[in-house]
Amino acid sequence: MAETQPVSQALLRVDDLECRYDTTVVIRHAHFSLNRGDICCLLGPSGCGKTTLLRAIAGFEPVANGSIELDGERLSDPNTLVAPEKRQVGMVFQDYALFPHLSVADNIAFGLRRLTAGQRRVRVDELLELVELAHLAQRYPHELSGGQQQRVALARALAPQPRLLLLDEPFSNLDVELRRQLSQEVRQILKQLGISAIMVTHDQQEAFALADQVGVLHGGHLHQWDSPYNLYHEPATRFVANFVGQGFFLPGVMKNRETVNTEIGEITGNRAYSFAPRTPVDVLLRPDDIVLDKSSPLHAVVEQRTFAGSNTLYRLRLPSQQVVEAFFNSHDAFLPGERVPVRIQADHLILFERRDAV
Ligand SMILES: Nc1ncnc2c1ncn2[C@@H]1O[C@H](COP(=O)(O)OP(=O)(O)OP(=O)(O)O)[C@@H](O)[C@H]1O
Repeated sequence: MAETQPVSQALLRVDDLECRYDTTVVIRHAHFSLNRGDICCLLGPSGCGKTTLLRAIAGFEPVANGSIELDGERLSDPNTLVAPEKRQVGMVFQDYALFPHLSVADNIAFGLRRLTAGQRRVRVDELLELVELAHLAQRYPHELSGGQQQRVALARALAPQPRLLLLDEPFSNLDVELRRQLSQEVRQILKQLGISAIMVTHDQQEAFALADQVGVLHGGHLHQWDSPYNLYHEPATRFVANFVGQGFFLPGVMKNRETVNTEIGEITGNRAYSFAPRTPVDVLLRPDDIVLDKSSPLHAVVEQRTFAGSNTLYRLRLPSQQVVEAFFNSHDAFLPGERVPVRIQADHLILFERRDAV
């Protein structure tokens, strides 16, 4: 995992963090920092430790090793556990966790008890406007849709002006379309306010759409902390390569530091690897690395096609029987069984030594 942010801009610093339940280690050696104003997603399969890491940052879980610092203040280490309510960290939960007996306005006002009644009213009105719920201020949670409830939960968490906002799978109870729309709205609101946030999700598209940085977790290890672009094009581990975006591995053998011999010829990328010549490797091929080229001697057979609007995703069988996937413009329509001329156009050549399969 590479640290990509300059020290001066970091708001949150998580250093060599370890979390356990009894003797079972569920987060190990987690290390990352979050810049002021950035939104990050913790992404990973079920049980990988996302919620545990989020709860440790919120102060609900003690840490066995390492430290968490916010704005230079030590919040957690094996001898320190600043209480959640003293961290100035807001939290939005999957099930919204609204108070059923309080109106929308009173839910939002809940964390503002230190303000005078007048100040509270002004702040609640600001937030109602921000999340576009002013017309529903006197309703109760059960009188709202799921999306509206989640907007109230967001407003309630933002009301006390937290230094950092944590969101635990906030859209998972919503249908796909609403999820997409609300995640964009939340991004806009957070960016407008300059709020730094960490969101847990297992949905890669959601992470890519929302986050400036994404941390990919697997089995308690933070495999990579990086921009969505780099996760897709420069995955640090085989797990990240598999988990983030579609892709296939094509077996090959190193020819020299930049070039691999494969069954479909030599592939040369724009970066050098230190593997010795003849080392067996797997080349990561994304669907956009395979292009149509009428002049190419390489032909693949169409196995399956999935129309996806402007693109069609093709599953192709290479002469060696290796299967890959490619996106072609949906105007180039091919039928299953048809032979198509293709060429590999992989500028970012991503290789993994074959023995290090996860
Ligand atoms: N209170 C607990 N006591 C013991 N083990 C726990 C506890 N909470 C979580 N775990 C275990 O810790 C590991 C990480 O759990 P965690 O909830 O952090 O994963 P997650 O990535 O958020 O999963 P999901 O996406 O399914 O919510 C899992 O193996 C889980 O079974």
